Amino acid sequence: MEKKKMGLLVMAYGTPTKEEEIEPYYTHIRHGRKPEPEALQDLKDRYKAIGGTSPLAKITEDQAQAIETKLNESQNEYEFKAYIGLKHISPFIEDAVQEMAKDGIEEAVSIVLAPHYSTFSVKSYNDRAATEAKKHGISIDAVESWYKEPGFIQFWVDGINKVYNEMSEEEREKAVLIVSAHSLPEKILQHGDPYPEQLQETADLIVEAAGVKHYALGWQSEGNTPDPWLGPDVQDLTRDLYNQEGYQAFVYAPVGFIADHLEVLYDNDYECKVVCDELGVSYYRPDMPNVHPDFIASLAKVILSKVKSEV
Ligand SMILES: CC1=C(CCC(=O)O)c2cc3nc(cc4[nH]c(cc5[nH]c(cc1n2)c(C)c5CCC(=O)O)c(CCC(=O)O)c4C)C(CCC(=O)O)=C3C
Ligand SMILES: [Fe+2]
Repeated sequence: MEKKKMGLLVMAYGTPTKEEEIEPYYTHIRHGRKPEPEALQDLKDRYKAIGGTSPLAKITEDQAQAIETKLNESQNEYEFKAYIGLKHISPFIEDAVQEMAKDGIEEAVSIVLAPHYSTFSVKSYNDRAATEAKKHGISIDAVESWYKEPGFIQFWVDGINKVYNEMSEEEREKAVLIVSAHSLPEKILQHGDPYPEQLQETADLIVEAAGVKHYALGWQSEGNTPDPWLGPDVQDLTRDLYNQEGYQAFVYAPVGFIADHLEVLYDNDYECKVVCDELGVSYYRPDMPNVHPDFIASLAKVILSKVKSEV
């Protein structure tokens, strides 16, 4: 029997692949307004600090490829073909949908490479995909969130257990886990955005399964705008927890992200570590999901159940 062709739209934030792309990328993030020279320089310096550019571009490609392969290995009904569509740099979400149309794809499933739903993030990806798909008569079924997928939770549980197992008994007693996601402007709360509750749920599931004694929820990487952002920020939280509880080891789990990129390699591994060094406490950060087979399998599972639920 011939397999049914199924588009797999994999959407992600996107990252500049060379220095010249940083300005247009930042301008796109700022809805077409060029950044001030200082802000641009600051971003360039942060990319420089993590090696010039982010490893994210390659990781996103590898993730899309790995999900496609896993899906095609796990069943015989559909032939999935992955298309990468990025939010802030080429290939944009619209480019990916156009590619699908060129390839004669009529039906597709989409996933955003971010676990938690927010009107600010996932909704805007999905709306852009839907608008373009309509023009080409493609129907796209969107996975909206996958923040409590057992395989995703287990990935973090394993990573956290590994870190705690490396500690001495004494250090373990005085360790705290900080579970975090990208901060968003507080105004999302006025419209009942599920983002904070979804992060809380992810954290509760991880903490319970890992048997972690002390933990706190934090927000990170907030933008440089005058309006208030969701807090507490992970760096302030680190100081407060140290002052109030005297923890000696801080374990950071940035579960709102799924790859090694700027927010993790700089905001956690540099900025949070600076605070830890200052306080004289230890810094730990379990590995990010990247292309770990258990993680990829969990995404493939969510996608497949989305496709099957339509038949
Ligand atoms: C919710 C969310 C996610 C997670 C969900 C998802 O993945 O969608 C995410 C991921 C990412 N954000 C990224 C990069 C950036 N985000 C920025 C700025 C902003 N992000 C925001 C939100 C999010 N961002 C917001 C509300 C702004 C302020 C915009 C404004 O002020 O109008 C800026 C501008 C400078 C700065 O603020 O640092 C940069 C460079 C990278 C790529 C890293 C790399 O290249 O390795 C990734 C994966
Ligand atoms: Fe961002």
